[in-house]
Parts: sequence; C-alpha cells; structure tokens
Amino acid sequence: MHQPDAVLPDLHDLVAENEALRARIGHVMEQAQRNHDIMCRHQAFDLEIVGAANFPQLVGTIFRLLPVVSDLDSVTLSLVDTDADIYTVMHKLGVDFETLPDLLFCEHAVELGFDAGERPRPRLGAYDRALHGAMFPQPAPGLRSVALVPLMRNQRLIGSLNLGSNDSERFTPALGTDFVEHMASIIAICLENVISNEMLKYIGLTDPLTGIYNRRYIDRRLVEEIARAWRQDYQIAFMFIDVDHFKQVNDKVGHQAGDDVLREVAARIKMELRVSDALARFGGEEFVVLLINADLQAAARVADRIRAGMADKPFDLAGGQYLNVSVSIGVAALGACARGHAVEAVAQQLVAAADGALYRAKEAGRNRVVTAG
Ligand SMILES: Nc1nc2c(ncn2[C@@H]2O[C@H](COP(=O)(O)OP(=O)(O)OP(=O)(O)O)[C@@H](O)[C@H]2O)c(=O)[nH]1
Repeated sequence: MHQPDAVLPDLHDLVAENEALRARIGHVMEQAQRNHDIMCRHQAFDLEIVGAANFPQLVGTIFRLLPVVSDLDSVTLSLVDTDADIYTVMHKLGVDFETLPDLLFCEHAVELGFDAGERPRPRLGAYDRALHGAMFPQPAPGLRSVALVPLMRNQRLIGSLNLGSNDSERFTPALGTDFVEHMASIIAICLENVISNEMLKYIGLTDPLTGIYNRRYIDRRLVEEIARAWRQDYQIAFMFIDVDHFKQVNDKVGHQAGDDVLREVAARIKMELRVSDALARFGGEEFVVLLINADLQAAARVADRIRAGMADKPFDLAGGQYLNVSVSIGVAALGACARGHAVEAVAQQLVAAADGALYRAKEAGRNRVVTAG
C-alpha cells in the first residue's frame, strides 16, 4: 500500500538533515576533544606545582607554565607579606627576585582590592591601567581583560593570582569563576606549603637530633592554637613526656646510644599522634605534645598509649642490645585555664599545669600518666 505523498519525507531533506546532524556531531566531538586536552594540560600543571620542592621552583613553574596551559598573555602573583617576613626569609635563603619580576608583595591584604568578607570573589573585567597597573607592572602589549583571583588559606587572604589576556572577551564580569577559583585554591595550598617549609628551614624550628620541632616552635604554635581553639570553640591539651632515669640510660649504653633512644622515643610518640598534633623536644630527655581537638580524658588516653608504647616493647639498640625504657607523662587541658586572659599567659599556665602533673607522675613512681586538675 502506498503512503500519501504529503507524509513521505523528501529524500533530499533527509540527506540534508543527516549532513547537518553529522556536522553538529563533528563539532561536539571536536569541542569534547578540546576540553579533554585542556583538562589534561591542567592536570599536568597541578602535578608540576604540587611537586615543586621550594618557593622559587613553585613560583617559577607557575609563571612558566600557566600562560601556556591556560593560553594567557600575562600572569602575575601578589603575596600578602606583613612585616616582609616572606621576602626577607626567601632573600636570605638565596632567592633572586630579579629573576621573578612578576612576583609582587604587598604589606596588607586590603591592598589587593577584594571585597572584605569571609569569601572574597574574583574580579573579572576589562583591563584598566589605573585600576590594575599595580598588579601588572609589566603588562603584555595589548592586554585587554583580566581576572584577579583571591588566594585563600584557612579563610585568610594570602594573595592574588592575576591573569591577563589580550582577548577582551576572555574575562568578563558575567563569566563563571569556578574553574579559576579551583586553580587558585591549588596554587594557594602549594604556596602556603612551600612558604611554611622554607620558613621552618630558615628559622630553625626543628630539633637536629630527632628531626621533630623544637621548643621555639611549640612556644609559638601554642599561642596560635590557643587563640584558634577559643575562636572556634574546641579543646586542646598539652603533655609533658619525660624519659625515666635517662641519666642511667646514658650511663649504661653510652651517650651515642642514648641519642638513639631519644630518636626512638620521638618516633614512638609520633606514631600515636594525629597529623594535626604537634610534637617537640623541649630539651634534654623531655618532649611535649600539643593535641588539637582533644579534652583531658582524650589526651590522657593518648598519653597512656604513648606510655605503653615505650614500656611494652624494649628498645632495640645498635649492637644487638635491648633496653627497657619508660616515660612519665603529665597532661593538662585548656579547659582548666581561664578564658579572657592574655594568650601568652594562658599558654604558660597550660605548660605549667602539665609540668606539675609530670612532677607528680615522677613522684608517684614513674612509668605513669597523671592529669592536671
Ligand atoms: N644522650 C643524650 N643525653 C642527654 C641529652 N640531653 C640530656 N641528656 C641527659 O639526660 C639526663 C637527664 O637526667 P635527669 O634530668 O637527672 O633525669 P633522669 O635521669 O631522666 O631521671 P628522672 O627524670 O627523674 O626519671 C642527663 O644525664 C643528661 O645528660 C641528649 O641530647 N642526648
């Protein structure tokens, strides 16, 4: 049976429609391939910056690769550097700033020009020399549009990633900012990481014998952590750990092996801690631990694990010698310290409370945990 002509599609129309569909599919495939290539380039970029070993390597990689992977004509980086700490330390570590003309420093975060508030937004739009000149001291000839993206760490503005293009349509206020914000967040983490590593290197906050932090570090960190614990309303605790009769250990196995014992003590303590906690050698055979988000009971439990971790397993020293080592631990929690006093005074109070508890642990016979309060 024949269909009426009116409902039979014209063969030419079908062919044309088919061709149009093929062209559209081809276009979509091309677009998908382009997006895939962009993604791969950015993943490779992320890997490069995450792997940067130090500050100049990280900043150099950003300036070298970002214009290529993101097809940009200008890239600069502004860092908030109150008291010029970063600049001074990097300079003393031998960073040659002449080779990094696109790395800029400012004294205060407000100079970056972002809206004040918890989450500053990227600023996108046409390049205006009067507005953006400070961010692009040597702009590419023909710079037309820019994106200034805040670099945030722990709700703190640490700098600005400044992207520039000669295409006036590249960065417009209407453009979505998820992608650049994601990129900025990775850059911010990497920056914070290398900067703190370099600072650590420079100021010498580590104990050369054990490789853990030293007293200077813990004194500083304690003050910061108390302030943060109050602001964010969580508990912190502090412990003093002292190796029992360490003088006898030295006498028995010698000073060199005594040093090995101290290294092993540090390693065994560390095994019981979370990454957010801080362990330091306070001096001699005395160690301290700052526990984040732990009340007195929780800290006492950790302390007892540390105590048992020493006493239950003899130390295997060089030359096949085994040695029984025990520690005494005093624990105190911030909750017992009065809020509202100067943070430094409270830090001293907390340390003294843990020290007092340690004294009582020694008095009570050693190899035990005593809590303050
Ligand atoms: N091997 C070694 N020994 C150290 C180091 N620093 C301090 N000491 C020794 O640690 C010992 C500490 O002794 P004391 O303070 O009398 O205390 P203790 O013998 O541990 O006795 P209690 O703490 O009362 O249990 C001393 O003999 C110091 O010489 C170090 O870096 N390496």
